[in-house]
Amino acid sequence: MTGTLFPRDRSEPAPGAVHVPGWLDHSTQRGIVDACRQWAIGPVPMRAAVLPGGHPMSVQTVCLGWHWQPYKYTRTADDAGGGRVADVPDWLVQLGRRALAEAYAAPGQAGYAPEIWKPEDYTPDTALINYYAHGAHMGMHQDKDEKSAAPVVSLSIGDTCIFRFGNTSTRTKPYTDIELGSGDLFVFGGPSRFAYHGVPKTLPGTADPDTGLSSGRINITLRMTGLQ
Ligand SMILES: O=C(O)CCC(=O)C(=O)O
Ligand SMILES: [Fe+2]
Repeated sequence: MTGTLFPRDRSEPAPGAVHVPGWLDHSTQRGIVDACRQWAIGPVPMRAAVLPGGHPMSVQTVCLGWHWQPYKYTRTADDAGGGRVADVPDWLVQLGRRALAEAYAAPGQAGYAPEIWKPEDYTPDTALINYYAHGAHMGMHQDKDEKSAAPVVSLSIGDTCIFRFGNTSTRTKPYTDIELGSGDLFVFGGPSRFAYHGVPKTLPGTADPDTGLSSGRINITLRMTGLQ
């Protein structure tokens, strides 16, 4: 298992981008995994979104609040049965606020930048829940279907992955490869909000079953869409 022998350090790979290893305790991770299992069933089922070229993504996704498909948000899941996705629960909004406080408002810690976004002004109205089975990955992209520049809060559970975090102008170098493990928090906002990022691979077999997920990886991103 990676990252268990030595504590991993908090870091700021780019201005406004903060990695906080091991932020979620096991009990919180188990609660999130349970919730994800329910959301994956419905009201809109988890599915692999289809890219404009016709290929399904290797990652499976279910959304809360707004339904996302490449590359737009809609109220109804027109590519997945036409239903309306579940709301973002209040406990997840509160977790998002705590995540921002942790990332940007911890004096003396990497990432300290309280001017980027006030936690109390952070009300994510959508969450994308991605499941990476062995072999799934995500190409370099920007999260730019939102009309708001509010930070993206990312939570990871299960297998460790290599998360590639780059720059705002090109999907190529310079970028930093970071291991995101179970319970890790990653926030990108301010000057890094529209940076390219992706997941070249996950590391099968690295999940700790005590978190409720014995194989694969869950990633949840909380976002403010700025849509009405
Ligand atoms: O899985 C991750 O860590 C990143 C997911 C992501 O970039 C996205 O859903 O837009
Ligand atoms: Fe993304």
